[in-house]
Amino acid sequence: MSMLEIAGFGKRFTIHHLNKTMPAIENISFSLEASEFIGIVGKSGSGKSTILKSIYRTYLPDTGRILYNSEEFGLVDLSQISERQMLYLRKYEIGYVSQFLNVMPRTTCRQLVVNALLEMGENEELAELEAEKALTHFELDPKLWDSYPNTFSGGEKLRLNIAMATVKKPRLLLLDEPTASLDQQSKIKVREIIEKLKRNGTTLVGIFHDIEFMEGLCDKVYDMQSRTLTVAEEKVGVGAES
Ligand SMILES: Nc1ncnc2c1ncn2[C@@H]1O[C@H](COP(=O)(O)OP(=O)(O)OP(=O)(O)O)[C@@H](O)[C@H]1O
Repeated sequence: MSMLEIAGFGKRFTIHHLNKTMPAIENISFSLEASEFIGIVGKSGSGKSTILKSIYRTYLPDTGRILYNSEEFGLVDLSQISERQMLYLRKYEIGYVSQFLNVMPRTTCRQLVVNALLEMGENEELAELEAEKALTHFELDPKLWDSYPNTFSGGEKLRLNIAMATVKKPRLLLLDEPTASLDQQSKIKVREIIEKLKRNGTTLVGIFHDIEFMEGLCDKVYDMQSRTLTVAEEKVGVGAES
């Protein structure tokens, strides 16, 4: 059974002030197995983030299914499950990293990572230890650990965002351009963590502008333009009638 299967996915948006409904994407189908990494590529506005946000249920699809093989609930359609179930999955199974940091105000960088672990039932002592390990790995200066991240640079916010999501070792991790404002050294750190998560069984869906970054990391690449899925070097047609 696949870990994630998207079948006939489509999403429309209503622009209220124009009184218009416009299709953003249609007919997206792909699937991935446990511990696989799929990269989604396509031009700006082709709907890559919309797919990720719909898997995380920030958006609800208008057509199609988003089947996820949950540890807790078995096979579920993420667009159909209850809000309570979705909250559970976000807490324990599905992580989301974007270029933007959206966190509790007046909470220090260290506490945010600790909280992510406490939320999962980790004990305080271990959570502190793991948080420091993660902040060190992503080279966040210890001087920043007890500061509020609202004054952090773009790259620092991003590294904190990645630390908060990856420290939970989610079963499914959604990465929406998480390396966008990072320097080469920090990108290598992200790559290392992705490789480690993959080895430990995490399934990943990622969007990266930097195609080089994805090389050798992705097991599959889904191309929004051609609606094709590339597996290693071999192309297989999936939902090709776009
Ligand atoms: N909340 C929204 N309301 C209205 N339109 C939206 C909304 N979210 C996305 N769209 C539209 O849907 C289309 C796909 O957007 P999306 O952000 O998924 O593209 P993308 O491929 O991730 O782009 P980029 O590479 O520039 O980030 C765009 O035309 C966008 O304007």
